[in-house]
Amino acid sequence: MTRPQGFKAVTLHTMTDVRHQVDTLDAQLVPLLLQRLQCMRAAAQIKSKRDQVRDDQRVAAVLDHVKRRARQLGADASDVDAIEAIYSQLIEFCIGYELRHFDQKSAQQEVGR
Ligand SMILES: C=C(O[C@@H]1C=C(C(=O)O)C=C[C@H]1O)C(=O)O
Repeated sequence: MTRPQGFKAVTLHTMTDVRHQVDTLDAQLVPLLLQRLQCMRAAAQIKSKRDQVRDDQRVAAVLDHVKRRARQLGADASDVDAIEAIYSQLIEFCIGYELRHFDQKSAQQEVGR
């Protein structure tokens, strides 16, 4: 497998190497995912109507953006497809998360009236 540009060279000969690398990457991913969730909570506060939570045009733009980034980094076609699949699931989760926060906000606004 060719190493995509912009990727650090790591030695992955044993399962210990692999798991150490996965743990290192996950430690970097978790704070980024928490920041993405923070964006969803902010979006739930900003949007005024429940049917604005899912924006299919924006979903398509996000998928285009991450696939372009994967290609830039030298990913092959099958890994670009993998990124699209991962992001499709991530975005669906985020839309559900944002909807839950939107509904919580609406319920609180109802109580406050
Ligand atoms: C955060 C948004 O809400 C939703 C979540 C998205 C995401 O997870 O990237 C994209 C589109 C929206 O349906 C948004 O509209 O940008």
